[in-house]
Formats: sequence, C-alpha cells, structure tokens
Amino acid sequence: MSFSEKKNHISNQTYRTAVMILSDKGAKGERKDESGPLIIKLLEDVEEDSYQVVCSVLLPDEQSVIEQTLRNLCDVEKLDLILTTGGTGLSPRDVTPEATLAVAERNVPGIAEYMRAKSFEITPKAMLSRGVAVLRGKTLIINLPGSPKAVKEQLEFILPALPHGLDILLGRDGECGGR
Ligand SMILES: Nc1ncnc2c1ncn2[C@@H]1O[C@H](COP(=O)(O)OP(=O)(O)OP(=O)(O)O)[C@@H](O)[C@H]1O
Ligand SMILES: Nc1nc2c(c(=O)[nH]1)N[C@H]1C(S)=C(S)[C@@H](COP(=O)(O)O)O[C@H]1N2
Repeated sequence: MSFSEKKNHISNQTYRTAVMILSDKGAKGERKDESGPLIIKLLEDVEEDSYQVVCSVLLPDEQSVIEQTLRNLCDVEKLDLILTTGGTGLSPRDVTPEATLAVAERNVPGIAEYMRAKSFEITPKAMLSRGVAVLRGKTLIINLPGSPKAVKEQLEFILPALPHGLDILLGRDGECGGR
C-alpha cells in the first residue's frame, strides 16, 4: 500500500480518501488499471481541493483481504472516504459488496439507490451492479463498478451530495440549503 501526501495545503474541509481497485486481472498484471487513476482524476477536478487521495491500493477479489484492508483504512488510518471499484457484479469472484457489508456498522442505502436509478437512464445493465454504501465509524465506504465508463458515470452522479454528507458525518458545519 502506498501512502502519499499529495497536497501541501489541506483545508479544514478536505476529505482524506482512499481508492481501492478490486480486480483479479489487475492484481495479476493482466490488465492495466484505468479505473483507479480515473477516480483520482475526477476527485482532483472537484473545486477547492476537497479530496486528498492519500492511498490507492490494487487488490484481487479476495473477501478476507478486502475486509482486512477496509478495517485498516477505517480504524487505523481513520480516512473520511473510501471509494472501491470493481467486484460488484454477478461473477462468483465478485465479493466487494459482501466484504463491505461485513465491515459495515450502518447502511447508507440512498447513495447506491441513486447511483443505480440514475444509471438506468444510461443502461439497464446498471441493475447488475450490487454495490453498497455504508459507514464504519466516521468513514464512508462506497462501492463503484469496475469499468471506467461506469466509474465516471456513477461517481459524477453522487459527487454533488457527498460533501454535505461527509460534513455531517465528520461533525463539520453542514449546510442543508440548495438542492
Ligand atoms: N480497473 C479496471 N481498469 C480498466 N478496465 C476495467 C477495470 N475493471 C474493469 N474494467 C473493464 O470493465 C469490464 C468489466 O469489468 P469486470 O469487473 O467484470 O472485469 P473482469 O475482467 O471480468 O474481472 P476482474 O477485473 O476482477 O479480473 C472489463 O472487461 C474491463 O474491460
Ligand atoms: N452507470 C453505469 N453503471 C453500470 C454500468 C455502466 O456501464 N454504467 N455497467 C454495469 C455492468 S455491465 C456490470 S456487470 C455491473 C457490475 O460491474 P463490476 O462487476 O465491474 O463491478 O455494473 C453495472 N453498472
């Protein structure tokens, strides 16, 4: 796992974030990972440097390894946000939602509901993602599908609402106004 402090200026409103890429092919070096760098780019494009990606980790679809990593990032690293990509489908090796639910303390169903609902406007295949969003302590964990196309679409749907949710979770002043 590589940790890098990427930004010098960290405002009070910065969300310390990890990206977890869950892919057997990626972990074996059989396919170049494009989804991790895409998530980082989409977060970097958000105004005011809101997200500080401190960790990007590529793992195989192994439930125990995913659970252990999630626990470490939540309980030891105390990150604000973990975005996973991959392993949400129907393949027998797709276990990201199971690993996420195993470490979950509270469910945040609206995030996954909204990602799928908005995705149905693009493709009915969105019903094949079993991704969940949960809380463990003060960390929000969100599962995204594996393909770069799905990552871009789904992340862009939820980004506008994330700061407000994270501010409430972290006990910062959340402003409920607007849409
Ligand atoms: N991290 C990734 N980087 C680039 N493309 C990806 C990535 N994950 C998935 N994809 C693309 O999305 C398609 C569907 O993703 P899926 O998770 O089913 O991948 P897979 O290759 O079947 O399994 P795995 O990635 O676990 O080995 C893949 O065939 C690939 O084209
Ligand atoms: N917005 C959006 N959601 C999407 C897709 C997509 O192209 N766009 N692809 C779907 C497909 S084809 C699959 S199989 C599932 C699960 O993907 P995963 O197994 O890579 O996690 O995500 C779905 N969700």
